[in-house]
Amino acid sequence: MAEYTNQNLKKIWQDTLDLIQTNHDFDNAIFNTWIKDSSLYDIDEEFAIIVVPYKINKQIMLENILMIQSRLSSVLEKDMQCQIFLKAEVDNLTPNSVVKRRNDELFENKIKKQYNFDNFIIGKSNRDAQAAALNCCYYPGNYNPLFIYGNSGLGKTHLLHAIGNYVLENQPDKQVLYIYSEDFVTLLIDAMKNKTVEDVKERISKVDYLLIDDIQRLTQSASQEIFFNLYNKLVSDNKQIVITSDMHPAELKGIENRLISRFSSGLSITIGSPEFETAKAILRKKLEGRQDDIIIEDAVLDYIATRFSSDVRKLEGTLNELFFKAILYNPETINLEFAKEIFKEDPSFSKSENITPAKIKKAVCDFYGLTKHQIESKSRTANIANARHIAVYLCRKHLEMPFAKIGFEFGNRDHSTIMSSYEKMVKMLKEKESFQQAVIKIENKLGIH
Ligand SMILES: Nc1ncnc2c1ncn2[C@@H]1O[C@H](COP(=O)(O)OP(=O)(O)OP(=O)(O)O)[C@@H](O)[C@H]1O
Repeated sequence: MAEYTNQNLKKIWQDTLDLIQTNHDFDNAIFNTWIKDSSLYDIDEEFAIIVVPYKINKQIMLENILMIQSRLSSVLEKDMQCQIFLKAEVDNLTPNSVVKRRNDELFENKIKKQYNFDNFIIGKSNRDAQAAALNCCYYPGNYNPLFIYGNSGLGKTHLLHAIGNYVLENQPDKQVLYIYSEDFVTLLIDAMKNKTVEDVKERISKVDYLLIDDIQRLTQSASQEIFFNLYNKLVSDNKQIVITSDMHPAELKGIENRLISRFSSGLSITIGSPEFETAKAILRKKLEGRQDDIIIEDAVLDYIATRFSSDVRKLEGTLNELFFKAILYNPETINLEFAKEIFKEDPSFSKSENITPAKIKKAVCDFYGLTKHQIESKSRTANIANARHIAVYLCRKHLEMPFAKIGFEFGNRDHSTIMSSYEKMVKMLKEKESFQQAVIKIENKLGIH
């Protein structure tokens, strides 16, 4: 490695830091407190080792690693990958052992305890994926690979960790390797450089469960070649491979056909966006883990679940933001008024501001092929009555209208009739999937996620 002198390294890093500062990649306070004290320990053709004094520096730098890599790459005018180490970690190491240590780190247990089957909320959107994940804990190798795909933030990584935790808890003698595809590429590039590919292959071929996250990132061709061999070996030894991706195997770009055809030969299961009740249950679950004793009203959970059920990560982020603001502004409880005030600038929330009872009635009528007159009438024909229940439900859910006011919109019905109509729909939504689907579709039509 050491073809650069200390002087060179200092200059390169100073230029990189200057570039980061000129581009305002961090605000000044963060830069001065957490970034400035880093140094460049060593570099070679494609890897750079950056050293920082404390864990917090490391964490912040890791969160911004892509930007840091790109700044260093600009200074050196070639693509670089960075590794961040604590000063204490490198003090006793030679550069070669730093490389080895980096490899070792990839084999360390990366299963996150906080993601398990117990705290994975099951709903229609993810039931199959959860069942398949649990199944491979009991019957490894039955479906190989298990390929879980779906949009970002819907629980694929959560399920991988849940498999890892379940296996390690119930069969502690089993070896489980969770690996993020990009780290896998780094590991293999490194191994190729250090002529340790055979070692790495041997270590991986010993695992009982190989859990590969975000396979769409395995686009480096030499890595695919090695992975292909490893894959065949693990499958022939009846080891379980679980893969996640943001798309179906057949739609993967930049992955060789022979891999795609193997990925398709196991069990491919999609994971979808949680429906309203599941989204709300996830929010409740996330609340259980919180230490703060701030009370949040149920209506606020409805409010968040309605708007963000297409991405669980966003659901969580919204909840975190609310709690953070509650600590700042100290309201007695987090109620709808407080939440609305906090999110008034957020475009995802303001969408529902344009919704009116008339728009809801029109969307429901369009969906069921009814007229406005029919939905407002006293008719008890099932089709019309159900459509009316849904419209009432949506008025209450999205516009928080008092029952009496909704009654006015539906042929001057009284408060108690509307209340029972609303409750009927809440019950039917729990029991009947067809209604859940209808509500989702009508909400989509209204521009609500
Ligand atoms: N059904 C669920 N129950 C509880 N938490 C969930 C559920 N689905 C997702 N989450 C939570 O949502 C967050 C994002 O999930 P995760 O990281 O697993 O998404 P992902 O599908 O792997 O996304 P990406 O493709 O971006 O990596 C995590 O905190 C996870 O715990």
